Amino acid sequence: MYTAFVIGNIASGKSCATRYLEQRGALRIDLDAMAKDLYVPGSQLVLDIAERFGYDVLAPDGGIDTRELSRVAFATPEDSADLNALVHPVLIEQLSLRLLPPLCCTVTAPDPELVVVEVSVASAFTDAFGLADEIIAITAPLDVRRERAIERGMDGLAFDERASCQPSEEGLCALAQVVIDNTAGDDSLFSSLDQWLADRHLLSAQEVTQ
Ligand SMILES: CC(C)(COP(=O)(O)OP(=O)(O)OC[C@H]1O[C@@H](n2cnc3c(N)ncnc32)[C@H](O)[C@@H]1O)[C@@H](O)C(=O)NCCC(=O)NCCS
Ligand SMILES: Nc1ncnc2c1ncn2[C@@H]1O[C@H](COP(=O)(O)OP(=O)(O)OP(=O)(O)O)[C@@H](O)[C@H]1O
Repeated sequence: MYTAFVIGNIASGKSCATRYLEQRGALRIDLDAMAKDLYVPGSQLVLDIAERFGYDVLAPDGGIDTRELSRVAFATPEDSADLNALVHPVLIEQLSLRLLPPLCCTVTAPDPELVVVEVSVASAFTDAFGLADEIIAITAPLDVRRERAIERGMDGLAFDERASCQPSEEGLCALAQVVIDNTAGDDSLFSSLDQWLADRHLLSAQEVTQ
């Protein structure tokens, strides 16, 4: 099993990239989705988040109101760092359970050939990088990403808040072994990913036209 972390700042095209690899046969894990699955009513994590960010972040069912949490958690980089410090240790534990072989088990499901993990807060998630065989960064300039986010319905100020809690594109790319430029936002992203698969002989890459 080969594990690739796909990192990228907001609206860089990470989901497009990992969905494409999923179509090609990879197992895809989205950490944004996995984090939300951790917000179980009554859990210690939910209580800790409510204590730090105020009880208004609680949803009527006792889980997390993600809209309210995003309003307070991206107000400053310090706030988002506090959220990361609460969520990421639990998230890394869950991700490890998915990626590492069980210590003791008589029956195991066959491993997928390729697992791609979509990591949206890469600079605060480096503690987990040991779980990856390779880190791929998807990059695009801030103004291009801002336009994309607004086009898909995000408020410009909400984008600015989240972007200010994330690293520069240079800082992000420095965390990766492979950088794919997705400024164009077109099929060149998928050709680059096909080339990446072919170079590593993954997912029947011999069928890829080069
Ligand atoms: C605050 C929450 C509830 C907002 O939910 P919402 O549905 O509005 O956003 P979603 O989770 O889909 O994320 C969308 C994008 O926001 C940005 N973002 C999310 N979390 C963070 C963060 N902690 N710091 C900076 N940017 C972030 C990313 O670019 C992400 O792709 C949610 O993002 C959250 O729980 N974040 C903390 C968990 C986390 O760190 N996830 C990423 C793991 S690598
Ligand atoms: N190569 C591409 N071809 C077509 N559309 C693209 C491409 N790259 C990005 N986009 C579009 O740009 C937007 C942002 O892309 P995407 O959702 O993949 O980014 P993301 O990095 O996963 O964002 P987020 O950080 O919010 O999770 C989407 O509307 C997507 O369809």
